[in-house]
Amino acid sequence: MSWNKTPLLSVEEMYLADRFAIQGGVSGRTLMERAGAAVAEVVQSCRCEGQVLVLCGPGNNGGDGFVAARLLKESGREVKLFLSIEQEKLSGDASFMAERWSGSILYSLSQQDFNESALVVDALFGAGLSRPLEKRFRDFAAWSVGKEVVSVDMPSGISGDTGQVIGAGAFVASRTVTFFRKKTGHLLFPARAHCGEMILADIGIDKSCLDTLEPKVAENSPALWQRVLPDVSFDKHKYHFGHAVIYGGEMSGAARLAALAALRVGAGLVTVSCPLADRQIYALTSPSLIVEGREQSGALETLLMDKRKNAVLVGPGAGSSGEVIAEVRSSAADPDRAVVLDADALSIFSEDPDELFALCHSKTVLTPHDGEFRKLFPDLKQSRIENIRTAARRAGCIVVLKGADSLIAAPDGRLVINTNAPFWLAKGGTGDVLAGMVCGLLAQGVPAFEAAAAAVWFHGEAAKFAGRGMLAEDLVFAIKEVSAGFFNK
Ligand SMILES: NC(=O)C1=CN([C@@H]2O[C@H](COP(=O)(O)OP(=O)(O)OC[C@H]3O[C@@H](n4cnc5c(N)ncnc54)[C@H](OP(=O)(O)O)[C@@H]3O)[C@@H](O)[C@H]2O)[C@@H](O)CC1
Ligand SMILES: Nc1ncnc2c1ncn2[C@@H]1O[C@H](COP(=O)(O)OP(=O)(O)O)[C@@H](O)[C@H]1O
Ligand SMILES: [K+]
Repeated sequence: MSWNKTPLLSVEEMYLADRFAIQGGVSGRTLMERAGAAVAEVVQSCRCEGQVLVLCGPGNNGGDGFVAARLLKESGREVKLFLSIEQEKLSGDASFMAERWSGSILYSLSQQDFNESALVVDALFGAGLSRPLEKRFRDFAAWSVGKEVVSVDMPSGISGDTGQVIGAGAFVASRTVTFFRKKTGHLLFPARAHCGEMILADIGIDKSCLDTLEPKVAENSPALWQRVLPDVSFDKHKYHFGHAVIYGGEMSGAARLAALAALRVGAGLVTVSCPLADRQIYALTSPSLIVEGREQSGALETLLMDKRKNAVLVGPGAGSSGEVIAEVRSSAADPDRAVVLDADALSIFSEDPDELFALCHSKTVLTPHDGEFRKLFPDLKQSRIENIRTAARRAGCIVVLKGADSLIAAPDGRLVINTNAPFWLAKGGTGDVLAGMVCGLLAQGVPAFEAAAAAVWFHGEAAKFAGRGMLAEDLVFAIKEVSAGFFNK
């Protein structure tokens, strides 16, 4: 059984799915007819009256546009159609669909044409676009701003694999209709902001092709990891839920948030190691925390001699003293113990990232934001999704690249895109909470990839529950509400 319950397709996988369907007896024309019909249906549901301007490109995306135009015209809509190349140059199914269009074809447009239309159908290029949009298409995109725009497959100008705008401009859709399964780019920013409402249309491609394709990228969802989350029961005591250790350093707030988050997400016990002088502030944070004051470095090594302490977090508020490197080494020494490295515990290796990677193992999770990521992987200059794939392979462990579309990658190529994080998570301390949550799930024995994906998902849900204006500590409390709802279902 595949791990991937919520697959997202690469552009290449989409073409292969298309081919499987055709080999299975559904013709390309039938697929195109259904795709265009789905687009026409979405246009009709827009409840905006007036002329529809359909922009058709040179490939199959344009073919879908011709189908939609025909069906809209047949149902009584006024339709104006633009084609980007001469009709004789069209080929395959797109050429066939163009033949069936009975209206006239325009080969150039002015801003006036856009002003006169109530709705624009963007069928210029699909997810497989590989070159920047030409100037005339960028003008079309600019003239469509503020209008109802229905994009076919992907707003033209955007890569379906990376979600990036290729070149200097792209359409901004109010709705995007895609077929069979979403492509990875649909869920990545900035594409996600260009897509508007996403509509997934069934065009008759059998899902059995996914067994052959085995897509490596998934949308984050409980379906990916809920079966490995432990639940409470009569025969489990606190040690069954693990003992997390949080390293507290120069800034106590970060480690305190992380420690509370580890407890809230279900760790049986949480111990904080902190400078002796800070003992009281940790102890007063919560009577549930076990606080161990330390007088000198090397304290983690002693603390971790207890094998039951099975997960450790170093980084939030750790500071940049040499002591932190030593504590990371102690934390990573036993490959049976899970380790989360965040913030300072990552930055401190920026001079020699290979030293860090040599310490990483299958139970290690690194949680950088973009800035920390750049320090560890300065040579990776592609899109975030391409970069994190390489990063996880190089580090040999799970990497979480945080952001509005956080990515979770494993060295074997599995990759999860998170989609539930509200923008108000952009606030100091929320990353510390996340690191604590990952550590708390690891303490409960959840495998590293699933622990990272589940933590990121609960983090997003908690932020939605806490609402705009929340502080990082509100996020910690919201974990309780979200867990209660999740496990009571
Ligand atoms: N199951 C499915 O997947 C189904 C998919 N369907 C539809 O098919 C669409 C994918 O079709 P597609 O491969 O033909 O891609 P599309 O983007 O239409 O055209 C690319 C062509 O444009 C040309 N070209 C010119 N300028 C370019 C530029 N700047 N950047 C890139 N290319 C440029 C380029 O030719 P080149 O000059 O490179 O030789 C190339 O020939 C998909 O989005 C969906 O709408 C449905 O019909 C039903 C089933
Ligand atoms: N615009 C955004 N939309 C949604 N989530 C965001 C956004 N910006 C940041 N986040 C999330 O907020 C958290 C910030 O973490 P981080 O940068 O480490 O902050 P800190 O170190 O202050 O805790 C991460 O989980 C990240 O995914
Ligand atoms: K398009």
